[in-house]
Amino acid sequence: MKQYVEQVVRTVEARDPGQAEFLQAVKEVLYTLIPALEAHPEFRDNGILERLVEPERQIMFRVPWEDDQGRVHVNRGYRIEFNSAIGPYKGGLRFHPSVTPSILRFLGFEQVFKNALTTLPMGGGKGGADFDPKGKSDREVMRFCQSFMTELFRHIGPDTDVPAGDIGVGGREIGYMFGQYKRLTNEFTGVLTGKGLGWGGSLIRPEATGYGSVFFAEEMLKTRGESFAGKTCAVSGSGNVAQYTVEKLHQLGAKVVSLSDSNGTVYDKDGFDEEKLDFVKELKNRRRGRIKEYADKYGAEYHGDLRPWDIPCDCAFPSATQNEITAADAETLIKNGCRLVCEGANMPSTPEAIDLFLANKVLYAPGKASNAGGVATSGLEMSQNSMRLSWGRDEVEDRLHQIMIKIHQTCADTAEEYGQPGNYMMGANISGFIRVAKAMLDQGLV
Ligand SMILES: NC(=O)C1=CN([C@@H]2O[C@H](COP(=O)(O)OP(=O)(O)OC[C@H]3O[C@@H](n4cnc5c(N)ncnc54)[C@H](OP(=O)(O)O)[C@@H]3O)[C@@H](O)[C@H]2O)C=CC1
Ligand SMILES: O=C(O)CCC(=O)C(=O)O
Repeated sequence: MKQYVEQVVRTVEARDPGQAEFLQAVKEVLYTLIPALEAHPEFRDNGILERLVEPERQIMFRVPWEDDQGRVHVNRGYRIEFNSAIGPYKGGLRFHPSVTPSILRFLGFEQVFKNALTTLPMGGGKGGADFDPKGKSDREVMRFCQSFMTELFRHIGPDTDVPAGDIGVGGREIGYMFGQYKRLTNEFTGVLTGKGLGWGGSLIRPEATGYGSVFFAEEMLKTRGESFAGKTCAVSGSGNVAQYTVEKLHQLGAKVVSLSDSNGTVYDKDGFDEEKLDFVKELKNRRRGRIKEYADKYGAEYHGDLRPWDIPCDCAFPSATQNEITAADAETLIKNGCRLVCEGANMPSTPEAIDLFLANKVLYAPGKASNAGGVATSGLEMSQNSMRLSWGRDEVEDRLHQIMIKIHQTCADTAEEYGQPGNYMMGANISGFIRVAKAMLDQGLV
């Protein structure tokens, strides 16, 4: 079976040369599936892997827009509709200058398994543009979003493909895109998630990825008879996922000592409390400033060259971007006594870092399991939109919590069943894969 997997990996390498992130994600998943493929030879016989690594559809388009000075700019927009075996394509949109087909294909590929783990009926997709919202006025962002949606609208729909936010796409951008979709189609539908609460959004969706990640980590700690009370945690990023990771960790009695952005890291030895976190939310979500301002206001340390992983911690929550924990970072974390790494971001640990975590018995949660709370709550937003009603805050948070407990249990049980207890990466990959593969088999050669 290893040879079969190697052959599929070689096909991807040959077909998509230079797509390093996509290849990294494919290898990480495929090699852990070998025991499941041995138990289910029908998957190989029906070319499931060959079909899984090829997106069902990829859309690439021009996004022209005008800045406040009347100058014309052209960005490139994408939507990768990866797999619809278990539901409409579902996954976020990323606006960041680093966006390439490789990045979006790795994200779309991961999303397929993540969405399967939620047990909700959602296929996987991802999209975005190489547009940089930083430093742009609200009007410029609005014109960009309207232009982006002017092409994207014909490819999406509440039963076809339901995008949401990701890096650089939050409530503001979803609002502008939703407005343009409505204008073009004359329909008010749940075509996007992460909508504003006053117009179809779900309570707890903004909090969901961060809260969900902490709920997953809490379950991992319980397997060792531990809780967050008194634990020191390092968090990277300072956007949506990071903010609500800090909020839930603080509620559960942990001390969070770091946040970061692409310019540097803040180290607050006293920890972030509610008031400090409110400042971060205002700074990042409204004023769209740099995290350094936090250090200036609260007298915390700020270092352009320090990484959150250099700070001694019990638990680490990478919540910024892919490949932000290298092998050297993993070594530092382990040396400093870190016993849990829970990925809020997608693929933040390099393969070498993951190997080190597993070899050193660090509790390691792969993003596709631990950050699935965001898309799961998007699924709950879709349900509420279909039913034309809104659930209360406690109801949505409780559903999210239950989903995360279940994902944890599924990953743990599957890892044990396939002979590697405690290997959540293997458990997540196999259980997500089996759900998708079975649906693909049922639906014939499509
Ligand atoms: N939002 C969601 O619901 C979900 C998000 N995720 C994943 O979580 C991660 C964070 O997303 P989210 O919080 O929504 O995004 P945001 O745009 O809200 O925040 C991203 C944060 O990460 C930092 N960052 C981004 N790119 C880099 C980089 N190349 N190097 C260093 N720092 C960087 C940003 O800093 P700066 O401002 O300087 O760019 C910012 O602090 C991503 O990996 C995303 O795919 C996963 C599941 C769901
Ligand atoms: O809420 C969603 O649809 C997608 C969230 C997302 O982009 C992710 O899980 O990486």
